[in-house]
Amino acid sequence: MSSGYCAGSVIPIIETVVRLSRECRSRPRRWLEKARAATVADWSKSELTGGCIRCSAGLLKLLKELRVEAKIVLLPGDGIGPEIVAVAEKCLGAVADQFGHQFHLQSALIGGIAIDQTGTALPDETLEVCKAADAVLLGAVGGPKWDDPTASVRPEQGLLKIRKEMGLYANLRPIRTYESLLDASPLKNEIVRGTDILFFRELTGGIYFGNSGQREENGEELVFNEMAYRPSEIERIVRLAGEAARKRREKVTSVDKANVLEVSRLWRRVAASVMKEEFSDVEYDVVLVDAMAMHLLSRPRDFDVVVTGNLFGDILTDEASMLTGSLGLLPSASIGSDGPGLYEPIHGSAPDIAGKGIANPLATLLAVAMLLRHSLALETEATAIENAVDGVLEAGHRTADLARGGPSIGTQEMGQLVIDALSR
Ligand SMILES: NC(=O)C1=CN([C@@H]2O[C@H](COP(=O)(O)OP(=O)(O)OC[C@H]3O[C@@H](n4cnc5c(N)ncnc54)[C@H](O)[C@@H]3O)[C@@H](O)[C@H]2O)C=CC1
Ligand SMILES: CC(C)CC(=O)C(=O)O
Ligand SMILES: [Mg+2]
Repeated sequence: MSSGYCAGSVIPIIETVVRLSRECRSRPRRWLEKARAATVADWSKSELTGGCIRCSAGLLKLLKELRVEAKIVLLPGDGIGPEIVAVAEKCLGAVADQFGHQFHLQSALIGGIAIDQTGTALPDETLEVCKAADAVLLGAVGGPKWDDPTASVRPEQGLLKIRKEMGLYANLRPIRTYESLLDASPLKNEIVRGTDILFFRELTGGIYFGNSGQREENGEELVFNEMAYRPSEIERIVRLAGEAARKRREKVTSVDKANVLEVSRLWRRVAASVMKEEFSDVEYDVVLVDAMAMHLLSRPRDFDVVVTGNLFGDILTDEASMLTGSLGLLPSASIGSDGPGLYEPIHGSAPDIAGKGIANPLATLLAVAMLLRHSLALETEATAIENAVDGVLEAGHRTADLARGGPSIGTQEMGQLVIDALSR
């Protein structure tokens, strides 16, 4: 880095790098990347004034070209999981080759396959390697083989546990329609065109994590699941939603069921307070979840950032997938305050098409793009994947879920087209 550059330019960079390397001691593989992002940002804010223009420009270029070394854990899981993660693995390899990065990929067990091999849906070893990684990519878990309602262990428990144990409280689910796919949606073009919503689904609280149990009452079995939230759990996700809205169209919609549920009244009170006190510049409204299910299909363009609880977010985003044309198109990022993020398509293991080689791999490839952007700060690489997906769809290639009975291609073929488009 030093040769040919004057000290005035080099010193601020070295200082930034050293400071960040100290701050990031717990995550040694990330510090250089953080240093790069911070220094580039500092520079663009003209905070580093010591360097001459030639050296500053040269060093900035150098920093942008730094190679990244990262450890990524792959959790293929069940059903179509292994098929779509195989495509993602190939794509990560292509990105590494093209941009000169080194991604150390390691696979681990989760879900039904983990139950079969170890008796538990999330082996300790899996959790350990995931916590030690820079990022995690998941396929999907579950399937009829493990669906016995009396079973004591279920694949889905593995997913809930990894989210909780890794502190991944925010699930970002972008819903964006593609001009080339408007006809794939069962809704009218004029309704879905231009939809661009970012859901923030709370991921480690609510009814999926509340107390549950059963008892006998009046001679009859009674089973319950409790939906509970603490103010702190609501505050942090609403804060993330507010911050995201500032970088988008500056609007947050909070979705609840406050006309019926006590827990939703807490949600509404806390969300309103965070928005008023910290984001008074951002437009804010609230919608009841049942009405939201309808508004999403009648006026989706009116929404920018939507923040909601675990259960409502799960259901509304599967519904919203129909705006884009297929569940097979939607990626997600699960993030916490610190540590690695977990990236996955929003769909499940699709047992009805598993093993047929026809699953749409685009949601998973777009999840790879989110991984590169959010966990590795590789914006250019993330955008390259998103542009490649756009290009392949614009060229008319369709997997069966998007083909509406017309000609279609398989999982691997679709994946390869995206990978080929990356280098163009
Ligand atoms: N994150 C996860 O691992 C999730 C797991 N599940 C589990 O998945 C299993 C199946 O659940 P379902 O209710 O059937 O939901 P699902 O999301 O697996 O499938 C719903 C429908 O969408 C289709 N589909 C889903 N992904 C697709 C893709 N990439 N390409 C083409 N078509 C696709 C399926 O073929 C099916 O017709 C269950 O065991 C469930 O618990 C469900 C949701 C999330
Ligand atoms: C535990 C999962 C199966 C819940 C779900 O459907 C999801 O996260 O999308
Ligand atoms: Mg779901």
